Amino acid sequence: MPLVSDTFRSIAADVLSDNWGTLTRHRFSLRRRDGTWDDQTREVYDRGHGAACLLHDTQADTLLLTRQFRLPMQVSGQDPYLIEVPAGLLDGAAPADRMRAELMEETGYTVGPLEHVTDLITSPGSVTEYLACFVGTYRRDNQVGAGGGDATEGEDIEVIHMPFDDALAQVRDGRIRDAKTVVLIQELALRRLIAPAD
Ligand SMILES: Nc1nc2c(ncn2[C@@H]2O[C@H](COP(=O)(O)OP(=O)(O)O[C@H]3O[C@H](CO)[C@@H](O)[C@H](O)[C@@H]3O)[C@@H](O)[C@H]2O)c(=O)[nH]1
Ligand SMILES: [Mg+2]
Repeated sequence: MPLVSDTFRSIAADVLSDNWGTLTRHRFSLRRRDGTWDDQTREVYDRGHGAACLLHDTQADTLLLTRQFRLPMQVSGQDPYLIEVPAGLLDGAAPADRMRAELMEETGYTVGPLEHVTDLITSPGSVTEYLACFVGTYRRDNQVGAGGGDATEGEDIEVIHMPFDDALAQVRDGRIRDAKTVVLIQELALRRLIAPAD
């Protein structure tokens, strides 16, 4: 997007940290709906975009999920072991290609066609990221790799085959609350409402 528009004028952009991602403090002027201009300061974190995918074993009616440690949860006093759909950073790759590689790395499963659901904006108040979200199917006995993530990068990812009904119950009672995971499980539930399973 341009740094100048009818409603936005950039004044300054100061990089506060440029290590893994880039944290920048922006000063800018924003035109309010009443036509007046308002100077503001906001910090923006850019670590690129990502892809996430919910795989469903339609025979066993299970979902392929992961559980892993998330530091931001730990340091903010929340349960750090999150149940999530497999997901990864794009690192400039095409989302579907990156998703296939990430599935193999994190779960050891290959996947057929992936259906794109949405590009989910995860935290627009401070983070630039969008997540390309997909759904697809898998068969539990089709695991071809070990999964578990990249141990050299510190990953230690548990693979879970969770019955669909359990997953939906865990979304409802808050045991599953990772945003991309909630959205994709609810997407599957909505599809069942529209076209109930046999
Ligand atoms: N050295 C270093 N490594 C990091 C840092 N932050 C993350 N990493 C490493 O970078 C890798 C990221 O793993 P991915 O599987 O590619 O990404 P992800 O963390 O699972 O992120 C996915 O889920 C996020 C949470 O919903 C999404 O935000 C993201 O877009 C993506 O879909 C991991 O090995 C992690 O340890 C850091 O600050 N420093
Ligand atoms: Mg990941």
